[in-house]
Amino acid sequence: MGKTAPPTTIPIEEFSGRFVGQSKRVRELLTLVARVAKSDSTVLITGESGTGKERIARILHEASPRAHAPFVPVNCGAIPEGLMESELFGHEKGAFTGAVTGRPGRFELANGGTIFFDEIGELPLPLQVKLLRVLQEKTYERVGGVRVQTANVRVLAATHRNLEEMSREGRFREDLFYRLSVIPVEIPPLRERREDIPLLMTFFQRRWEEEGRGDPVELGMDVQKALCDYPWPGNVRELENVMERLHVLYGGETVTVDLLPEKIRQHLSSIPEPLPSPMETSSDPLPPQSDSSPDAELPVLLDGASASLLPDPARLAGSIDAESDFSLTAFMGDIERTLVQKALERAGGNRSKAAELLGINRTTLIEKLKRFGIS
Ligand SMILES: Nc1ncnc2c1ncn2[C@@H]1O[C@H](COP(=O)(O)OP(=O)(O)OP(=O)(O)O)[C@@H](O)[C@H]1O
Repeated sequence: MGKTAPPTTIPIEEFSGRFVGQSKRVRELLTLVARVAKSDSTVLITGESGTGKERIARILHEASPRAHAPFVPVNCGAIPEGLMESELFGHEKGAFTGAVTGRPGRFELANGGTIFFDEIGELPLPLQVKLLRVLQEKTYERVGGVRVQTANVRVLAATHRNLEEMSREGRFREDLFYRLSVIPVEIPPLRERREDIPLLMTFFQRRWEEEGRGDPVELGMDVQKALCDYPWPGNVRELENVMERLHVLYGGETVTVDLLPEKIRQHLSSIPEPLPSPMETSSDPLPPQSDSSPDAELPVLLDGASASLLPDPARLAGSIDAESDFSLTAFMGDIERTLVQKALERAGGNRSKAAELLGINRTTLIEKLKRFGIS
């Protein structure tokens, strides 16, 4: 009696171990993925570069009834246009100069499984027509061949581009776009799910250790905060690379802020410390100069003879126009730096006096000077 092979699909509970994240957005994403995995529908995965589109595609395959068969990725941006057709559909012997033997294409290799078109927005228009035909008719021919082959594959696609906009501009076929996006799955950028950053950091630390690559790094609170505050334009891939770099350089040690990559330190120095609320500043004289007081960290608006140090808010607002960079963080950082510089000038380079003018203690001022690179 022939036994059927047990399904090798991954149980739904394991999804969170494969796609790290506990934020609401990730939980919603994984719930959708769990539902979609069971179907045979075409899925279009969208998201910025490095958000985990390919990872989600693999999970979709591994949790599907096709998990026992191959998962075949096709990077549409990496295959030269002239070779694409034979890469996808294969070719017969003698189909073109150099085709000394016949060769199966990726559709054939994926038979029974899943084919994943990464960067589908890069697929040349003539190939888009051919892919549409496969999706509609489930058939294709090898290049130079006459025999019609049946495509028994599930199609997944991913892109960081806006395909709808591309189809409006005539750069992507609208009919293919609709055919691909039967089920759209969007992966949010890391900066919109910051709660996942600490989990990912721990995940990469554990993985380093589990792979026997050495002792993991320890991350101090200030380093963890800096990594959580950073906007991660390269998303999880960038975080993964930073963690690898820290492990290679400082495995087993405690990483301090000064050891973080330049980009992250630069971002950190552009974050202004919180300003006091008007209630705190309206009538109070200079704050106590004690390091232990949290208020000692806050710049205090100056009164009387020192008031001219402060930029006039109306004048500042007037200098902002439609072309301006509206980043509040960068703007506040600029103001803080200017104030510090002016205070130092006013105090004739005397740091204690400048600190007093700014209403912060001397140690805080010295930290700020270092951060802003003011000598
Ligand atoms: N949630 C996650 N948990 C664990 N690792 C992740 C997660 N998301 C992404 N990664 C890892 O980050 C890296 C980038 O992910 P992936 O290649 O899937 O991104 P992508 O969106 O397909 O990128 P691109 O658009 O540049 O092709 C991979 O090494 C992947 O394993």
